[in-house]
Amino acid sequence: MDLIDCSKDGVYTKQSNETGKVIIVTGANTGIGKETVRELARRGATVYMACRDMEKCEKARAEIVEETKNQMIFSRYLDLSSLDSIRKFVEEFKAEEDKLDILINNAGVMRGPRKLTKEGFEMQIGVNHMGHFLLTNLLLDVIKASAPSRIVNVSSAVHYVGKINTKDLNSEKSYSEGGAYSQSKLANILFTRELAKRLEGTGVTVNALHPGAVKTELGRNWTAGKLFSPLLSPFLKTPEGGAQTTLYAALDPDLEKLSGLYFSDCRPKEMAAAAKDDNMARWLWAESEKWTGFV
Ligand SMILES: NC(=O)C1=CN([C@@H]2O[C@H](COP(=O)(O)OP(=O)(O)OC[C@H]3O[C@@H](n4cnc5c(N)ncnc54)[C@H](OP(=O)(O)O)[C@@H]3O)[C@@H](O)[C@H]2O)C=CC1
Ligand SMILES: CC1=C(/C=C/C(C)=C/C=C/C(C)=C/C=O)C(C)(C)CCC1
Repeated sequence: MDLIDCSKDGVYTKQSNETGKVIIVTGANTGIGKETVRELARRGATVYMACRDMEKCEKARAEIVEETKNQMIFSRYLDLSSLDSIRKFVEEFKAEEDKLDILINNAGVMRGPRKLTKEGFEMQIGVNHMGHFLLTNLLLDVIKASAPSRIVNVSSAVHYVGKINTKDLNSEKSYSEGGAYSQSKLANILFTRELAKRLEGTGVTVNALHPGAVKTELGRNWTAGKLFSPLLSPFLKTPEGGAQTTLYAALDPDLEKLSGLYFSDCRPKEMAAAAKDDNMARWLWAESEKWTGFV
């Protein structure tokens, strides 16, 4: 395996032509998602940008098409805080395409006062985990039919401090904005590992990653983050730098058969012990089926 280091300003350097590949990126209108789409567009892929704000999505799409001259970039409505919206997105996608080579579950929300999704899920576990759980499962038939294919889950290093609160997954008894975020990012990896097991032998891989600490809009609801942002800023990656580990997970030929792993700075990295808890992964899967109605 050729080792790439994309810490600091390093980039995923392996060149490739992705013409003909169909890729979905969630949360594609800004930040890491937008830069991921930009590079995939440069490499010729057909990319569906899944966004909840169509004005921002269309603006980002137009900019990327203008820059890359790739016309196969599409903006589509997806609100991960609504199960109906997820089902509708998948229905419409399947009417347009009969294959999906790469699904990139990138969208995310961080911190802020407790808010609820349409179905009453706490927003961070709801969007970051439950929404992507349903989206992925609804798309699995086309992903399997497109094997070799990949699923990439954008998690975070905060999963190292994350705990799954089995007694109060929805933060109803007590809510901590940081705790709910790190719980959702640990959930991303538990989901990755359980799904990897279920996909053994199908030719579909699923991996999770930490993009680095990146200067994006993610901190918009984070009061302390905003306060200290001038101090933090020099240590943060650019959104382009933040997209590199996602590109590595999505494209690197060396990863063709590797599944259930966690990456950081374009390399495999040891995940937290809590992320390797198989019983918890099964519990979370069963709970997610109940919450989303997907069995
Ligand atoms: N930035 C960082 O330092 C780190 C980021 N991450 C992870 O990286 C991923 C990308 O975040 P980043 O680019 O930094 O953050 P941004 O806030 O810049 O982008 C997040 C994207 O998710 C979208 N989104 C939020 N809620 C929903 C929803 N209900 N339905 C559909 N899309 C939604 C946003 O849309 P809109 O613009 O409309 O709000 C936006 O496009 C996240 O999963 C995050 O947890 C992990 C570790 C560190
Ligand atoms: C620089 C900067 C910000 C900081 C964002 C940061 C520091 C985000 C870090 C997120 C992490 C580490 C997430 C982990 O999962 C703000 C607040 C948006 C305001 C504008 C400038």
